Amino acid sequence: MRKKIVAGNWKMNKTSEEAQALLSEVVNMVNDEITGDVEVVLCPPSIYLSAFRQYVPVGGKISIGAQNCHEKASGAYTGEISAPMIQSIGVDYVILGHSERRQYFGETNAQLAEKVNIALDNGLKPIFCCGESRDLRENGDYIGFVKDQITESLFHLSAESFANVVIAYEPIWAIGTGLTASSAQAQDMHFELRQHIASQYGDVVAQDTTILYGGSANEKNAAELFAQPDVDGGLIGGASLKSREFTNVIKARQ
Ligand SMILES: O=C(CO)COP(=O)(O)O
Repeated sequence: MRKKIVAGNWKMNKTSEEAQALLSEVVNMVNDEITGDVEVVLCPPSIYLSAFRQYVPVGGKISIGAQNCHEKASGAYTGEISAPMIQSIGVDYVILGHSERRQYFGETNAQLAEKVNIALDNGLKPIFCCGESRDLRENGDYIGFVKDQITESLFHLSAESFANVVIAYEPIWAIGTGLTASSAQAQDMHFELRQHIASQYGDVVAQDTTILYGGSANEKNAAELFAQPDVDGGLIGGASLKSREFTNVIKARQ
């Protein structure tokens, strides 16, 4: 059975005080209002991971995720954080290959394959992001492009390892733009990606893979997106920075 997940990617937002306030609001609302079997993953800036881990009980409805890790375990990489460090403070997930990291930090599919490996080797579950640009959506083989991202960064994994990966389809043209993919566009791509996973790992693994949608998802469009058979949840940016709205998105998934 695949998991339903709603993850909040806070990106580079919130001071310490603001982060603590938002965290406590989200924790209270989730505890009071969420009764279903949806897993909530909070991905704050890395500087707050340790405090979040201490505040959020292990094994509850809320898990903690990092937004990135380096592909090496340790060494002279000033400013970076490693998968063993993230694991050592009890974090559960790590977002890898977000389009902002691909765009601004030049991350490649091959490098992401290494990041996926070191995350899995250290017991972290990757939330692997993929998605096409607007230009590709309008003029190119955008489905092939997204399938290639998955092939090149994930298909070297054994089926056993792949089972720990969550996929997040985030069309770049929908991120932070207010332009959500329609529920039909999201479903079409998620269906294609599940077929692609089946071609490598078989139907059982493909059916068990959690595929999240991300890109201007909010309390207004979440229910329709999550009603699609291949959309298992969301990776939420802007709307995860407001406790009431984020909780409403989670409610739409439970
Ligand atoms: O990039 C995203 C989540 O990782 C989506 O961001 P928005 O929800 O702000 O469009």
